[in-house]
Amino acid sequence: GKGHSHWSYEDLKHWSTDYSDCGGTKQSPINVDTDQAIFSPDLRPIQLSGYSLPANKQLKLKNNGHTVVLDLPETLALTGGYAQQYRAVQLHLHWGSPSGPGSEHTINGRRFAAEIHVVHYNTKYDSFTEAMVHPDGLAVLGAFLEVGHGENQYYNEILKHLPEIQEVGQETLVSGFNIAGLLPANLKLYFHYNGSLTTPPCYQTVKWTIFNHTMLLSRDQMSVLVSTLRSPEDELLQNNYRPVQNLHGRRVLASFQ
Ligand SMILES: NS(=O)(=O)c1c(F)c(F)c(SCCc2ccc(C(=O)O)cc2)c(F)c1NC1CCCCCCC1
Ligand SMILES: [Zn+2]
Repeated sequence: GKGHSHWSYEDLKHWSTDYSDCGGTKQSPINVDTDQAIFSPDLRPIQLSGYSLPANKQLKLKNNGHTVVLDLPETLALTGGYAQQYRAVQLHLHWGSPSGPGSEHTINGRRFAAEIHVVHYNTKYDSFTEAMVHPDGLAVLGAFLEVGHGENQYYNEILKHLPEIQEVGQETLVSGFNIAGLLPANLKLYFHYNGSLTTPPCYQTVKWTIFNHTMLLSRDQMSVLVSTLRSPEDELLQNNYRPVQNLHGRRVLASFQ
C-alpha cells in the first residue's frame, strides 16, 4: 500500500518520525501483566457471525512484504463482546524464526511462537479507511499460536498456500473455510484494552481482544510459517513483530478471574 513499504522492523526509531501516532501514548502491542488486569464481569463472550465460508468462496492471500494477509468478506461480523457491530477486513500473522518466538503481545513477559490478528472495522462508519481514524473505529481479535502435537486443519488452509506466495507482492486464492477455526473455541476468556495498529501509521483506534486460549499447530506447520515467505530484501520474512509498548497508565481488562 501507499507509504507502507519503506519502514521495517529493523529501524523502529524512524517510525515515529515518519508517522507521528507511532510515538503516541496508546500504542500496541503491550505486555499483559495478569496480576494488574482488572476482572470485568460485564465483558461478554465474543460472538462471530458469518465466519463459516463455503468452499466456492475464493479469498485472496497475499505476501505484502511484512506478513501474509488473507482478505476477508464484510459478511463476517463481530456481534458480541463489543458495544457496536464490527465487520471483518483481513487477517494476518506475526511470527519469529526457528531460533525464537514472534508473537506481538506478551503475557507476563512470555512471548508466544506466533500470533494471529483478525482486523474488523466499526460499521457505524461508511468504510474501513473512514473507520480507522476514529478511536472506536477498529477491533482486532488476537490469539497466540504454539507448537502442539497434531496438525491444525484450519491453519493448513492458509499454510499450504505459503509456497505459492514466497515473493513479496505474490497473491493466490484460498477456498472458503470456517474462519472461526483459526480462533479458540472458547471466546469467553480474553483480555481487552485500547491500543493501536502495530504497524505504521500506528493509528490509536483499535479495541484489542487477546484470547487466553492458544491455538496449537504441528512443529512442521510452525516451521512452514517461519521459513517460507521472503521479505522486500529477499531474505526470509521473520520476526515481524513490534516490541511491546508502554501502557502509559492504560488499564487492561480481563473477562475472567
Ligand atoms: N497488527 S496490525 O493490524 O497493525 C498490521 C500489521 F502489524 C502489519 F504489519 C500489517 S502489513 C503492513 C502494512 C501493509 C503493507 C502493505 C499492504 C499492501 O501492499 O496491501 C497492506 C498493509 C498489517 F496489514 C496490519 N493490519 C492492517 C494495518 C495497516 C493498514 C490498514 C490495513 C488493515 C489492517
Ligand atoms: Zn497484526
